[in-house]
Amino acid sequence: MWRGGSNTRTCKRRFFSSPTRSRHHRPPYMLHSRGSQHLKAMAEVDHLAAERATARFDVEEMKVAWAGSRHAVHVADRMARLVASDPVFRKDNRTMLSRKELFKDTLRKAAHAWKRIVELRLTEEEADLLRQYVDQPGYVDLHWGMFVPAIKGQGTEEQQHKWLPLAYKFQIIGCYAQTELGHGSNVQGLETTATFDPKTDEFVIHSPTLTSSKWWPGGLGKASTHAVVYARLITEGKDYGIHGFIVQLRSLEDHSPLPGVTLGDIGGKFGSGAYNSMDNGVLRFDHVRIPRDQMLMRLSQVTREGKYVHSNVPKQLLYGTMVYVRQSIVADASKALSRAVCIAVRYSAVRKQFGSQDGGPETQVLNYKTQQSRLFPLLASAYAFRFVGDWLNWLYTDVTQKLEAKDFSTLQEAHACTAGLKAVTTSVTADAIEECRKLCGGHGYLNSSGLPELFAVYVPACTYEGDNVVLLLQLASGKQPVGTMAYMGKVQYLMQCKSAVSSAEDWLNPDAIQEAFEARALRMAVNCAQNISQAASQEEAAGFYERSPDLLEAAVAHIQLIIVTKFIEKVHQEIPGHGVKEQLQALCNVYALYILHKHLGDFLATGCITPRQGALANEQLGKLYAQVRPNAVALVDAFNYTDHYLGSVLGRYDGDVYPALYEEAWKDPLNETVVPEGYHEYLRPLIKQQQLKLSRL
Ligand SMILES: CCCCCCCCCCCCCCCCCCCCCCC/C=C/C(=O)SCCNC(=O)CCNC(=O)[C@H](O)C(C)(C)COP(=O)(O)OP(=O)(O)OC[C@H]1O[C@@H](n2cnc3c(N)ncnc32)[C@H](O)[C@@H]1OP(=O)(O)O
Ligand SMILES: Cc1cc2nc3c(=O)[nH]c(=O)nc-3n(C[C@H](O)[C@H](O)[C@H](O)COP(=O)(O)OP(=O)(O)OC[C@H]3O[C@@H](n4cnc5c(N)ncnc54)[C@H](O)[C@@H]3O)c2cc1C
Repeated sequence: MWRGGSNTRTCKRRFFSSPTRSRHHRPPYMLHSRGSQHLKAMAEVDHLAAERATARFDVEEMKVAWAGSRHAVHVADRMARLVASDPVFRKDNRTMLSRKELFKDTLRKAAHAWKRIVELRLTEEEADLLRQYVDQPGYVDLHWGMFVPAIKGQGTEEQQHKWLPLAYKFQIIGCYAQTELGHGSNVQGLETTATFDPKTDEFVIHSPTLTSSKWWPGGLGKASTHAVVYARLITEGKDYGIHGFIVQLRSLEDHSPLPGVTLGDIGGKFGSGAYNSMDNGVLRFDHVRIPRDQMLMRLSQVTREGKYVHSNVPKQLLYGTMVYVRQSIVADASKALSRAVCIAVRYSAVRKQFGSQDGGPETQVLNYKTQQSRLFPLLASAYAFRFVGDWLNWLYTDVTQKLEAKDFSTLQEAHACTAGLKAVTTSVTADAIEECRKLCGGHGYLNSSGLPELFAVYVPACTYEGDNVVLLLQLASGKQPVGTMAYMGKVQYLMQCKSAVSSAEDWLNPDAIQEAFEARALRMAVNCAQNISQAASQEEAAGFYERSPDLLEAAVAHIQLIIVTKFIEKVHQEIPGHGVKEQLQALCNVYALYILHKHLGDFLATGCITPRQGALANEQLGKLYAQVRPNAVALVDAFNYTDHYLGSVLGRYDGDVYPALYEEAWKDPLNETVVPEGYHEYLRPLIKQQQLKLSRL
């Protein structure tokens, strides 16, 4: 019932039918969209071969651990190759396109992708992977990611029967129109109204103020024909709060806005290329009428007479689509982070600076301990987010099944985990992409490094689907010691326990890590609770407000505990492949001890560990970095990304960075002419004027 969308990892539904399937068996380095001569040259060199030779584990098996199964590796491989080998999906020129060109390019790619999906009879799992590898935000994401799930989760069976087949075949295109100019985070504060008119059996959708204009919905600006619109339901003179309605916006004949509908794009966004491929839109309604049965009526209904009837379910199920997308955003965080880390690791292995005063070889920057201490925690975080994402997907599927059976007991836990993990993983990933850019020095600032666009396209994830601060504050409510909160049941022990760590190696014991993280999270939560009750002499809300910065930190500590716990659990499982488990163990320790080192203040202030134990953790971290170093390139190879998907001259599989950087520069439109446009208007007159002045002296 709450479910927004299906679990795409297991779904085998096919889109239409077709006779053929494509087969590609080329290795990743053959997948550049360049001429065959270049491909030949590239196949002959592998500047990272020495790095790959030092790996102490089976990379192919690590690919399986990363992807989740052998099947997942094969499907991902096939879809990545399909996209990389198709010229329509070219993206190396994206940052040079104007907004209009970029938008048209997005429409073209989406239409072509759909054509291929139908021709090749791709399953939903394959289609979603294809969408990811096309790697260009567009209306399709909101259509499949929010419009369809909203109807599935909030529509009655009858409504699903009517609308989903149209949406599945793209006979209509939908978006998710919730946020308004004046309100985004505060959903209950939305102003758009849906007033029931019993005379005509219709709802009248209206935007009463400027601030009630829908603002931001992706796909709304130019592409969508329909929207799920969230509006205040008013019937029999009473306001029943926010509900969802399916509203047609544009003609299915000529795409013109329907009467009473004003809509357009909200304008250019941060960065070149990036999220500018998306038509985030503005929408106003002037008393637009829709039939009563276009209210999504699974959770509550309005009868023909105008009576409001609420089913006996929690009203928060209205937010189910957001929960669905939040959990998919957690899975995406590991993808974005691993892309950035892959680029930075490979380039750091290629790039050399200093180290030789006599003309001998310089030092690979990856060998600098500072580079390692900045980069390896990010590598470990990519793996950590991947595994916690898998767990969250399981939790989401589980709660969805329970909801179908009218068991709402895990709803709050699922909301808290998705909200918290979405907030922490996206914040860390956005910062990490920027850190990877710096780790690549000056070349990281070039668009051809792929990092500026990756950052620009990723950073709104900290805001959309719930501002990260607002979401973290959601964790402060509902502290029953169940599920991931179960450790709170050990309050007496965790409030007074002392870490037994007495050597750096002791920090390799997962129990020592687990206990320190549990004690820190619990003590921070208890401190907050005490401070709130002290601050709130009159009412709890005042104390909550007063101590909200501390609550935020306590929420982060709780989420970091979940991530560490899920990583430890993963490593405890049977993991096949030579050396794979050992590498994951090392990365798990890197992740945990890095967090401990970074938040040492929390651990010390709450008395969970002593300053000496903190120093030992840092000592162990240094040893772990040395252990990761020879495996670093192979650990990013295990992400199995094609050069097309990475979109970075610095992150190339073959490490042949310099010719590619050089070649790329010449493609810039500024280099189309030797003498730039504007020379005769501005430069020449200026130079001549100065020359004249000088000659007069
Ligand atoms: C290219 C070719 C392609 C071809 C075709 C391919 C075919 C593909 C096929 C595959 C398909 C798969 C596709 C998947 C794609 C996915 C892609 C996604 C892309 C993502 C793009 C993102 C776009 C962005 C969208 C948006 O941003 S939408 C708007 C989001 N808005 C928000 O998030 C608003 C945030 N605010 C809130 O959520 C709420 O207001 C609030 C939670 C902050 C507060 O709510 P409220 O005021 O109502 O409540 P309280 O704080 O008082 O809480 C009351 C109690 O309710 C609990 N609560 C709150 N929320 C929830 C919840 N969600 N669930 C359960 N419980 C909840 C609180 O905890 C309180 O509980 P208590 O009373 O016990 O304390
Ligand atoms: C790229 C992009 C795509 C989007 N796509 C869609 C879409 O498809 N459909 C849709 O409906 N919406 C969409 N949105 C809107 C998005 O969901 C909202 O922007 C988001 O929920 C944040 O809300 P806001 O803009 O109102 O921020 P605000 O709430 O105004 O945030 C401003 C600041 O106030 C702080 N703040 C707010 N409330 C509190 C509080 N209670 N306590 C402490 N601090 C607080 C925030 O932390 C932030 O620092 C999109 C947004 C972006 C950027």
